[in-house]
Amino acid sequence: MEVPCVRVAPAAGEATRRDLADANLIDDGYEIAVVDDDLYIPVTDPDAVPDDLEVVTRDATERETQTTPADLLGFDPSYERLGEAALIDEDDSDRAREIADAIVDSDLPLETVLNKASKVKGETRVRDWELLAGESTAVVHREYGCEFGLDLAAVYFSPRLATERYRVTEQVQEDERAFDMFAGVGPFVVPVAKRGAEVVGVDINETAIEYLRENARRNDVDDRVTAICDDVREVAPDYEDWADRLVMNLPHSADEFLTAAVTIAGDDCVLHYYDIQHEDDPFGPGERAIRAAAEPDYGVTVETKRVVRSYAPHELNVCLDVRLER
Ligand SMILES: C[S@@+](CC[C@H](N)C(=O)[O-])C[C@H]1O[C@@H](n2cnc3c(N)ncnc32)[C@H](O)[C@@H]1O
Repeated sequence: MEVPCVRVAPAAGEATRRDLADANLIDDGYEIAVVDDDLYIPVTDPDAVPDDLEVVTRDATERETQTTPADLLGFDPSYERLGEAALIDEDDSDRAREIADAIVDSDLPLETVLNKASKVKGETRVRDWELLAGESTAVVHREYGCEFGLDLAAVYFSPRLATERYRVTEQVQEDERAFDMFAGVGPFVVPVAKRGAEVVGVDINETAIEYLRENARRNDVDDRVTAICDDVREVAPDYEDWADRLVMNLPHSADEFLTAAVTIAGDDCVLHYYDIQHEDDPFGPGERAIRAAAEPDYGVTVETKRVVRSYAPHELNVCLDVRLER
């Protein structure tokens, strides 16, 4: 049967599938297929597919009926997939238990169900999780052709930023020097190193840095990655004038680290600055803070202002791509 499908490279498949699933656009009646190095994801409404994705029509195979959590529950539960785990966010413990049982009893390849038990908190931005099914909070997650081991109980990680990380990674040139000031388990560091860059990743969380080292080895880029466990403000003087690219993904308090960022920036450096601000002026506070820290030593050009996702009612998670030149 001829159906509309999004065509993507397999490396971008999982993140694209997740974005389409979030937008409720995947046509579950048909199989996702790989043909001649392209991945085809059947979609319900081609007009609603974002413009940067290609839609083609192809003969797709009807899917054998699988039992989904919705079939078992009678309603469609909301969950995110991270490796072999389903992440849910339910306050009502009976409902959480019911959803966890349905996920495990369905035909989905998900053995672990974790319920969010707190907000992200403290310096390391780790949240508490309630283990409702499975043995462990440790998972292996695949994203745009990279593989990441991580333990959600010990490190920060969000699969929702996959598309954003891909956008940044795509800008990286071979032989660049990139510095991730808040590296976590390496979801920026590893793909950036895969592009041929030399990368330094710093994090104050020792477990995150252990995973970052493991993930660099797992993806065969450990020869281009230096992982440092410390407060990045202590590390900055050792990398004075070093970076062609800086990643600052510590929304809420990145402004406190701009002096360190300016120390690390080379003569021509692109800064990816993540922020969470009110929707009335989502980019202004970040731009003003960057100018205050960098000018007049550096010329400051804001090259891109991008809304990454909505974070809370009236609050946006945004990114400013800023060129610092002197
Ligand atoms: C929002 S997470 C981002 C992690 C990673 N970049 C990602 O996208 O998954 C912020 C990270 O910054 C680290 N961090 C917080 N304060 C820090 C500091 N002063 N120096 C270095 N890392 C810090 C935390 O431990 C956490 O892993």
